[in-house]
Amino acid sequence: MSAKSVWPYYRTDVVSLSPWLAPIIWEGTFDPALIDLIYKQYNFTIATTVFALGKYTRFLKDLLESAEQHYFIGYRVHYYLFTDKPEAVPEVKMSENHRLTVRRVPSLDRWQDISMGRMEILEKLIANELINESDFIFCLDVDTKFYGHWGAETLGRLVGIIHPWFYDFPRNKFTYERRRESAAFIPDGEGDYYYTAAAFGGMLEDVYQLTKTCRQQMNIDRENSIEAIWHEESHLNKYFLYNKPTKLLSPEYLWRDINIPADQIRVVRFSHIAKNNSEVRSHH
Ligand SMILES: CC(=O)N[C@H]1[C@@H](OP(=O)(O)OP(=O)(O)OC[C@H]2O[C@@H](n3ccc(=O)[nH]c3=O)[C@H](O)[C@@H]2O)O[C@H](CO)[C@H](O)[C@@H]1O
Ligand SMILES: [Mn+2]
Repeated sequence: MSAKSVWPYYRTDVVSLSPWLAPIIWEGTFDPALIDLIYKQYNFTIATTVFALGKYTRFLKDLLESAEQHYFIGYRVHYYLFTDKPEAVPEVKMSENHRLTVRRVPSLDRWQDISMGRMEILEKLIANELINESDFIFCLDVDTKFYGHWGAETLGRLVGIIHPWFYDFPRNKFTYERRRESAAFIPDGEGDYYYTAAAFGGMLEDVYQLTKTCRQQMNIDRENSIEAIWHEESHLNKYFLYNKPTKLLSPEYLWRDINIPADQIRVVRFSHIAKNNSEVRSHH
């Protein structure tokens, strides 16, 4: 390891440490070659889940093809793809050590139920299958695409991504659930960051607890006939408030749209794609 590895990997225009000393990963704060040197030897497997139901199968080709250019290249990756239309899953050539498993899941009428229902499916997947085969897991929205490197610098026990709309907003602007009646309620004056639910991850045990808790809290809400303002994202934010992520990823790891620039974003690694919600979602 050369001195080059140590210097000058820091930035003064962004905060790269949370108040509880979890690193916040920004381009220019780490050396990817050094990270590979450290992590490659462990031969970790990274399970990666994607849901594509209804019209959302149209996003799969771009997401998977771009992932095969940028996502954990040279590491073991096992994609789990959940869909109600297995026949609509495109053929995408996997790089070495990457493989894909397709699972059929029932269709659901409301897009909110599809989005929230992911937590329970992930909880079961981790408990029943992944415990003996993977080390880490990332759970990704499908209306997304990779544009840059996403590698082992993202690995940690519990990994949250700062939401691309709120990273430079004060806490009182965060769209936490503010109704006491919901299990996702966060009082004014509390909260650290606003995290996206479109991507999160970590070690299996930790993500298992997260998915289980969010599923339980959403069940409590359902019994009380209330649905949190941003669905599972509200519950995820509540979870991360009381179970702090050990690593945070900057919005480079989930940007809002590749065509929107921002001073602090030197690299867009992964981004939501522009979509017409009313056209692509079912109407219920
Ligand atoms: C950037 C961000 O904060 N994104 C959040 C926002 O997402 P979005 O507005 O991006 O929600 P979305 O439409 O992408 O739905 C979330 C995910 O559910 C799946 N899906 C949804 C509908 C459908 O018909 N078929 C299907 O497969 C698919 O994997 C999709 O990526 O709000 C959602 C629910 O409030 C989630 O919290 C998302 O993480
Ligand atoms: Mn999305």
